[in-house]
Amino acid sequence: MAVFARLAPRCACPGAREGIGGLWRSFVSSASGLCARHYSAFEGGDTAAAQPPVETDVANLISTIPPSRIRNFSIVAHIDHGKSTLADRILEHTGALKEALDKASSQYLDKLKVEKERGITVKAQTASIVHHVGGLPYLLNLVDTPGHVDFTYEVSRSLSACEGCLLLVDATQGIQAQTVSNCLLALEENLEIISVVNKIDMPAANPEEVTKQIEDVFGLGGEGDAALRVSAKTGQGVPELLDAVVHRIAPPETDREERPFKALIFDAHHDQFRGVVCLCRVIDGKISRGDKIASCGTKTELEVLELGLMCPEPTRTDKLEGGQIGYLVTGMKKTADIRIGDTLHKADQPVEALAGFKPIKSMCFGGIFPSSTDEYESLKKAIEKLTLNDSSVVVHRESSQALGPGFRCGFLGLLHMEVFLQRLEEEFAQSVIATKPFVPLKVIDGEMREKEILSPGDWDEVDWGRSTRVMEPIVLATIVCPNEFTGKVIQLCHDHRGHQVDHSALGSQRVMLRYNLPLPELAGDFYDSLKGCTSGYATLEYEDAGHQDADLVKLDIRVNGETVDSLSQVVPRVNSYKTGKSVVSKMKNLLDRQVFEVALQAVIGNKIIARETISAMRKNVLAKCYGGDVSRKKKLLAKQKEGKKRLKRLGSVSVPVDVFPALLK
Ligand SMILES: Nc1nc2c(ncn2[C@@H]2O[C@H](COP(=O)(O)OP(=O)(O)OP(=O)(O)O)[C@@H](O)[C@H]2O)c(=O)[nH]1
Repeated sequence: MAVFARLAPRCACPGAREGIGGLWRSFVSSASGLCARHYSAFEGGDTAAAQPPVETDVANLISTIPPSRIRNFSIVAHIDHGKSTLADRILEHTGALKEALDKASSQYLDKLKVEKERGITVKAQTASIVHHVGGLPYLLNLVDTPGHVDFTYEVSRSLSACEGCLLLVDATQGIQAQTVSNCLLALEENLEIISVVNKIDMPAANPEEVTKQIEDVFGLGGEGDAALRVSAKTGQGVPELLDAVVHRIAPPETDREERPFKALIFDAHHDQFRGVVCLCRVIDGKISRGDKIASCGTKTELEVLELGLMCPEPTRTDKLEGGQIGYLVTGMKKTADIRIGDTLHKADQPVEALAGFKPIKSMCFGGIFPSSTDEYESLKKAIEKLTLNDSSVVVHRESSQALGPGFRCGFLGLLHMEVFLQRLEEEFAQSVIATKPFVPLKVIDGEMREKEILSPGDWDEVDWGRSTRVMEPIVLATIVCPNEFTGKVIQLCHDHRGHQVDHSALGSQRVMLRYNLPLPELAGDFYDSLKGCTSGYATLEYEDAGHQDADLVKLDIRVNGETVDSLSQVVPRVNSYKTGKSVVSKMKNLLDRQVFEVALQAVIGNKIIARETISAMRKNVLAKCYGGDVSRKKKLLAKQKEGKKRLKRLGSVSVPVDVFPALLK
C-alpha cells in the first residue's frame, strides 16, 4: 500500500487514484490502463497487496453455512422492469453494499461502462450475500440478468446455476414479451419461480391487475405461491422477499464430503494481470488454493492460485465448497484454455461432464476490421479476450479488398453487435469499422444440396443453376402493445414482409400480435421503427421458426466501374431499386470530389439499377490568361478536357476508410 501512497500525487492512473481495493475492482470490470510504475508495483513489488481484500468476517461467516442454508437464485424480467434496482436494494438490505453504494450510486451490479451509459444490463452478475432468518444466517447467491432479447443467452446460462428465480413484473406495464420468454426459460430449467410485482410506489401502478395477469398467463399464484409486491426504489417489501427466497427456493443438492469436486463454469473474463478469472457453481466436493484442476473439455491441468466469493466485491477464501458460487484464478493466460459451460474437476479425479449449454445460433453476422491494417494483431487479441466474457459471439477470419484483413463475427442480434463494438472500443481501445449486419441464408441446389451463405461475398461462389433456391430464416415474433397502436404495428409488420399468425387481447388494454417475419427484416431497422410508431410502448420477443423461400438479389456498388466488396449486400428483389438508389446518393454526399468525374453505380449482376455522378473539380486553367484572344482560351479548355479524359481512364478512386461507417449504417 505504501508504494501507492508515495506515487499517488504524481500519477493519475487508476492504481494511484483508487488504491489496491479499488484497483482490483477496476481489473474485474475492465482493462484499467495502469501506468508502468503501478503495473510493476502491482505485478511484482507488493504481491500481498496484489490480491483482492479479504473480508474475513463475511468469508468466515459464509464458510460456516451448510448447504441446507444456501439459496441460489436469479432475477429475471422484461427490460427495464427493475432487476438491477432490486439487486441494489437487496445488497443494501443485507449490508453488502455499504461502501460500494457510495461508489456507484445506482445499479451497482451493472459494472460495465456500456451498461452505465445505456442504462441496460448486458452481462449477468453474481453477488453472494448473507440474510438472517430465525436468527440463522443464510447464504444467498443472487444473479442479476439482462432483460433485452439479444442477451437471452446470458439469462439461460445464469438460470442453469440456480434453483430458483424471481420473475419481476412492472406494476405499471404488466406482462411483456420478454417476461413470457424468461418464464419459459425458468420452467425449462425446472426452477422454483417467485413472481414479484415491482414499482408499486408509482402512481400508475396497478398491482391487482398485474397479479391477475400473472395468475392467468403463467398459472402462478395461489396459496404459498402468491405474487409478492415490492418497490425496488423505496425498498418496500424487500425483507419479505428475501424471507420468501429462503422459504420457497430449495437448497442446492450437493455432497461436499463423499463426491469428488465438480463445478460448472458459467462465466469468465480476462484480467490484464491475473489471466482468466472463471465464475463457477460448485456442484459437489470442495477445492482449495494450490489444488490441481482440469476441465472435461480442454483437459489442460492448472493450479488454483486464488479462489473466493463475490461479496459483492471479489473476496478471497481458502476453499470453495458444494453449493457455492465463486471465482477461480489459475494463472491461465490463453483464452483457448477455457470454455464456458465446461466442467471443472480435480486433475486426479475425473468426473462425468455436466450437460453444458445449448449451442449458440447466430442471428446476424458482421464484418469487423481494424481502421488501420497494422492494428490487426491487437484487434485479434482484443476480440479473443472479449469473446471470453461474451461467449455467445462466434468469430471467423475474413479479408476484404477494401478494408484488408479482419473478422466475421456472429451475434445474437443487432443490439448485441452494437454493444460488442462499443465494448471493443471502450474496454480495449480498438478503433474498428463494422460492416452491415448480415443474416445467414441457405441455398439449396437442384440435387437438394445445402450451402450456407454467411456474407454477401459467399453469394458469388454459389453455382446459380435454374433450380437453385435461396431460403431465409424466419422468426415467430410476439409483439405486445396498447390497443391504440394495433393498426400501426400491423402496417409495420406488413411493410417488413410479415404474415400474421395470431391476434389476441391481453386484458382490456393491450393486444398480443404474433407474426412470422423474415429475420433479415429484424436485423434492419424493425425494432427502432416499432418503438417509434408505438411511442416506445410495444415490446418484442422472437423465436426461431425455420426458413422460407425468398426472392433475393445481390446488390453491388461500383465506384468508377470497380466493385467495393464491403459495400455489397443481399436484399429482397422488391426493395433492390430503392436500396441501390439510397446507397449511391448517400455516397455522393460523402465522397470528396476528384479532378475527374466519378460514376457511382448500384448493380445487380451486370444490370445497373441506379447511378449518381460526382462531377469533376474544375481547375481554373484560365487564371493566368489575362486578356488574350478567345481562341487561346478555347485551346486551354480543350487541353484540360483531354487531360481529364486520360485521368478518368487511369485514375481509380479509393473510398476513404472513414466514409465506410456512415455508408454501412
Ligand atoms: N418508481 C420506481 N422506479 C423503479 C423501480 N424499480 C426500478 N425503477 C426504475 O426503472 C428503471 C429501470 O430499472 P433497472 O433496474 O435498470 O431495470 P432492469 O430490469 O435492470 O433493466 P435491464 O437490465 O436493462 O433489463 C430505472 O430508471 C429505475 O430507477 C421502482 O420500484 N419504483
